Amino acid sequence: MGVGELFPREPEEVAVGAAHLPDRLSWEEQHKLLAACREWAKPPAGLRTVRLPGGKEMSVRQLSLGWHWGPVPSCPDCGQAVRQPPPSCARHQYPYAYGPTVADGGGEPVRPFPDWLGEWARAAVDAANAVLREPVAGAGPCAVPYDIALVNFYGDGARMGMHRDSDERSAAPVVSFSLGDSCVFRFGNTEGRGRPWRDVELRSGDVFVFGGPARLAYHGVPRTEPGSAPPALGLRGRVNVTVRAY
Ligand SMILES: O=C(O)CCC(=O)C(=O)O
Ligand SMILES: [Fe+2]
Repeated sequence: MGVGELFPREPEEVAVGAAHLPDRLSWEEQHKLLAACREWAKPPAGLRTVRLPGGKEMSVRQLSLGWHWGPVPSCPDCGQAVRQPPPSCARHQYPYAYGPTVADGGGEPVRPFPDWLGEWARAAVDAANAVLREPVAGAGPCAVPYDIALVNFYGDGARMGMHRDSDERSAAPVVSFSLGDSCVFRFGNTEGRGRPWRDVELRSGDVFVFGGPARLAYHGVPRTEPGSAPPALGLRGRVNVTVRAY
C-alpha cells in the first residue's frame, strides 16, 4: 500500500489476458532492480537514445538484456539501408529486429539477461493468473523460459507512442516492472492504435502482465508524472523493465 493511501489498490484484470498488480515489488526488490538498472545503464551496451527508422529520436532512452532490440540500420536479408518507405524485401516491411549486438549503437555484445529477473517474471505471471479469468502461461511444468528484457528510462516529458510488442517469436506473456515516477499506461486493443483503451496508473513497484489474447494489444505511455517517485527510492524519472521470452 502506498504512503498515505486510504485503501490498498487491488490486483485487477484490465483486459482478457492482461492484469495490473499494484505494489507487487517490495522496497528491497525495487532497490535491487533499480541498482541493477544503474549498472546496466553504464557503457558498453548501456543506455542509448534510439533513432527510429523515420529519423526521429525516441524520448525514452533504452537498453536491452539477453538479446538486443532496435531499429535495423540495414536489412538482415538484402543488406540495403533501411529507409522509409521500405523497399519490397519482406524483412524491410518492419525495420526493427532482435540481434546479439547493439547494431544501432556501438556494435557491442548485448548484456546478459539475469536468471533472477526471469524468476520474478514467472512469479508475477502466477500472481496475474489469480485474477485473470483466462489464465496465461506462467510457472509449472510449462514455465516460460524468460530470456530477454528491455529497460526504458523516462526523463521528464518522455513518452512512448502506441505500439505492439510483436518482434518476439514466443507468445509468452510480457511482464512489465515499474520504478520511480508514476505514469499513465494506456492499454488498448489488438486491432489498431485507437480506442477502446484503458488508462491505468502505474506506480513504483507495480507490475503489469499481458499475455494470451492481450499479448499483441497496442499499448503506450502518454505521460509520466514528474516528481511523483517515492523520495526514498532516490530516482528522478521513471524506469520500466519489460521481461519477455524471445
Ligand atoms: O514503459 C512502459 O510501461 C511500457 C514499455 C513498453 O511498452 C515497451 O518497452 O515495449
Ligand atoms: Fe511495449
